[in-house]
Amino acid sequence: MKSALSVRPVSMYENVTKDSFVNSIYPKREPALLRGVDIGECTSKWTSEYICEKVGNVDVKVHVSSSPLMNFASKNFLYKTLPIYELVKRTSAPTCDQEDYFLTPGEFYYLRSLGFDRRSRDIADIRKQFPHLADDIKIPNFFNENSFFSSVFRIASPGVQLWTHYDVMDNLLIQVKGRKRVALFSPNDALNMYLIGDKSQVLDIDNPDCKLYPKFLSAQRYECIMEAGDIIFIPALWFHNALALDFGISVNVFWKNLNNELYDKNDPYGNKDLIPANRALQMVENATKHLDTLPEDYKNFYIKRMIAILEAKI
Ligand SMILES: O=C(O)CCC(=O)C(=O)O
Ligand SMILES: [Fe+2]
Repeated sequence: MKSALSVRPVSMYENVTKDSFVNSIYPKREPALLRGVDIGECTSKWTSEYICEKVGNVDVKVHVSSSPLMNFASKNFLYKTLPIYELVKRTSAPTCDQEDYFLTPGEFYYLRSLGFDRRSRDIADIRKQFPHLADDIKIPNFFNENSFFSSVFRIASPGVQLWTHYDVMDNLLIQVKGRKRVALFSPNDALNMYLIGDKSQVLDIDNPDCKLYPKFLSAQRYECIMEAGDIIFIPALWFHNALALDFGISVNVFWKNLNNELYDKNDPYGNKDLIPANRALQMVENATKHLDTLPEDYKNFYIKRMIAILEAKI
């Protein structure tokens, strides 16, 4: 029986070449753990000291929270700016007697790099924002260069868990330092995820509130532990939840796997729904607004009729 208790391992592949990725792995449109791909010298070079020497003075905006389980709904985190040397110091050797902190000693940090200029919708690209590190990492040439969208530098305190969400582009997440547990759910389980936009309200996926989120228990969970040097392929729309088991450094690369015109031009993160999908979702929102003018029982009846129309389409 399908239940949250049965966890399926993410398929693991070794000796992956461009050819085997493109022809055998990619067409399945399932997550895949790729072990042993040459990602360059970063796995040995990127020590805390080296990172600080190369980019230590670069200021970055980070999530800071007193809880490792960051909560997008209650916003139990702040955005703070730190130079990378300070972030690396606080994340690589966290202590409870930490002297400098924003919220509490032992607080948790998460960096998801951005482009430098937010106003011009500058997109994260490690070659631009971290040129002194970019040469150390080889992004596998598993996709067409022209479809490249962004490359994102990520640093996490041990224990930090990023909420379950989907992105709209295909993704190779490269774990350079530290281990990470990645849990995933198929887009087919979208009705079991209790979504608000692109994020699942089920924050604690290991101890979900079964009263609030009963259907989450029927979602099929996939999982793998990424070791340093591993890559996971996360197809667009697959839900993912990342738990840093150690101080972690990763880089992920998003690319547009569909026609360029379908993507929202104002999307620096790669998580805005495709233009036709966004239109359709907005129409549903508007449709329910029309029903607000009717008595509750009529409204419920017509929502059910709308569900029936939609259900007949899948
Ligand atoms: O590794 C993480 O912390 C999250 C990664 C992620 O969400 C992504 O690569 O899209
Ligand atoms: Fe993501």
